[in-house]
Amino acid sequence: MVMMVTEVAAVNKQQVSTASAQSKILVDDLNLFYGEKQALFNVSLDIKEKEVTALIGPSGCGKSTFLRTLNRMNDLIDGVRVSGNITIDGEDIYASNDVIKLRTKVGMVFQKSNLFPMSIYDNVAYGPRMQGIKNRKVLDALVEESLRGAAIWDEVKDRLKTSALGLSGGQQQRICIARTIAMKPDVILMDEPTSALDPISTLKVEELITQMKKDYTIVIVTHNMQQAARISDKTAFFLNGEVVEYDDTNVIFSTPKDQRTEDYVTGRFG
Ligand SMILES: Nc1ncnc2c1ncn2[C@@H]1O[C@H](COP(=O)(O)OP(=O)(O)OP(=O)(O)O)[C@@H](O)[C@H]1O
Repeated sequence: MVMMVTEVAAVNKQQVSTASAQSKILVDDLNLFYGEKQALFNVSLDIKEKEVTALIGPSGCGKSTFLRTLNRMNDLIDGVRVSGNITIDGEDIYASNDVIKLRTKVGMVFQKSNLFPMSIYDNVAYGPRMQGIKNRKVLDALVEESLRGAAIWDEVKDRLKTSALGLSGGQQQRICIARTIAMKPDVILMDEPTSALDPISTLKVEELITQMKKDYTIVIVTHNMQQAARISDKTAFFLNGEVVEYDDTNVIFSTPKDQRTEDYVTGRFG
């Protein structure tokens, strides 16, 4: 397994962007508390524009909690307190109360497809309609563009009016990605988007993520080490709510600086 991860990381080296990549999200000394319990400790990360950043680490180490701070999804949980600073494109995301605007700019794809029991078309058009877009031609074009962007147009173009829930799990997950794209975000957060998928669907979603980074900044939580090595440019290793190491993915998987990172990526714990 170690060999495989290292080999894939070596291939991925070609994809690693240069050091000149622009910062998109700057996280500075972030702490998060669920009531009395602290879940994130002094997290600082510089997430680059139009790269894929993977968050890895054992169960319960704070990956999803961290991901949710980036579009303030934790605000929905009672008793959550956050300190520190997160800026996206230089704007402090906790300074404004316009979370709708933030969540339009920072879309999210979840572990399990959460499509509505409505047609494929209506699922993708849902967000734009909520934003007031009513013109049929505009919506048609947006739905097609989003489905193409999620690499599923050819599979569904003849059944747009049928229920999205009739699709396979992998197709549903790509419709979820289309629905996110339809909101024209800059950043897409993905929380274990392939963990419920079979290997072929997983590969399709991975290929899609690799294509999508030319247009979007992507932050993905994954338990799948090969996946992180295959698709990400940067990897952050979380442990007990802290970032132990953050670097180019090939460094994390081939020459990590911290022993704990090495133990984790070589499967010695977690
Ligand atoms: N709503 C919540 N209320 C209280 N504690 C929570 C809540 N959500 C998460 N936690 C705690 O915060 C810590 C981090 O959890 P989180 O889900 O972020 O970890 P994770 O690394 O994403 O785990 P996994 O890989 O299993 O999804 C855990 O100790 C968890 O029990």
